Amino acid sequence: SALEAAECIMKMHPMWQGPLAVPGGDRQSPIDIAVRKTQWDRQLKPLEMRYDPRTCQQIWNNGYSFMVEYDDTTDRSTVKGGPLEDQYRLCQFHFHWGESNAWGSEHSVDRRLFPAELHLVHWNSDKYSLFEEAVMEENGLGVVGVFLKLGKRHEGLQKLVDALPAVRHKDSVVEFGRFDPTCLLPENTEDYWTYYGSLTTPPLTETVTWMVMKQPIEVSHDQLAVFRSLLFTSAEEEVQRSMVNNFRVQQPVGGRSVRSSFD
Ligand SMILES: O=C1NC(=O)[C@@H](c2ccccc2)S1
Ligand SMILES: [Zn+2]
Repeated sequence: SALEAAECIMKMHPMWQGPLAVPGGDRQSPIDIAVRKTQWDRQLKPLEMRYDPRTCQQIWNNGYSFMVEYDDTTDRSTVKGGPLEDQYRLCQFHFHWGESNAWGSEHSVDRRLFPAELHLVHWNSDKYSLFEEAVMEENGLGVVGVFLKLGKRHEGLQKLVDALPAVRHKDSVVEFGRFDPTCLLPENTEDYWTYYGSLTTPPLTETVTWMVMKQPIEVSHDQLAVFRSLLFTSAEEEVQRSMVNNFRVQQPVGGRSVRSSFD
């Protein structure tokens, strides 16, 4: 299946030669969301995402994905509500994608993989004073996940796609002004799944409240192709490697419950 192929290819990547699961970790991410096992929680409030486009700063190729980084020194771009007890500040968003349209997302829904997945990473600014601190602490992070599916061209994403050639190589950075990530959210943000999990890259800390949107956004084949034109490698390396399949293999759900905000 596509899932087996994806897992096989992903496990060959140097990034993942290390410990795949945190020793003793019982709430790792990503996972498969088995819809019939999710539980509707009527107490879940609507998610409130408020982003100020002026807090956008730069795009950075960190050798694993490309990240759009935000000024998180004030509470101008935040998420709260939903399963969250506190207010969380946006620090960056990034994507995971495959070499083919058959896979690329980190989460799956009833084993269905999507060609890519967006992660909006927020940290708990009511309890902690820095992202680096919150990463290590209970209820430190809130990540909103959005699936990308093949379809019509996404006009809001195109501004980001046009800037990618400037960050083709690892460690390259480019100024990026005024970008409101609200345009990357699906029309329906009321329907989502939520569960307690972890970062999907080292340090894999189990400090993340996940909120995965049910409705995917549509992007075009050409837009995804530009994601795949990025490189894992820096300009001076002899052998260049395409930045594709930068997702983690799915982890056991164990005894965790995945709640839905909808019936
Ligand atoms: O949602 C996630 N995606 C990733 O690449 C992980 C990560 C790790 C460190 C910082 C931000 C995000 S956690
Ligand atoms: Zn991610």
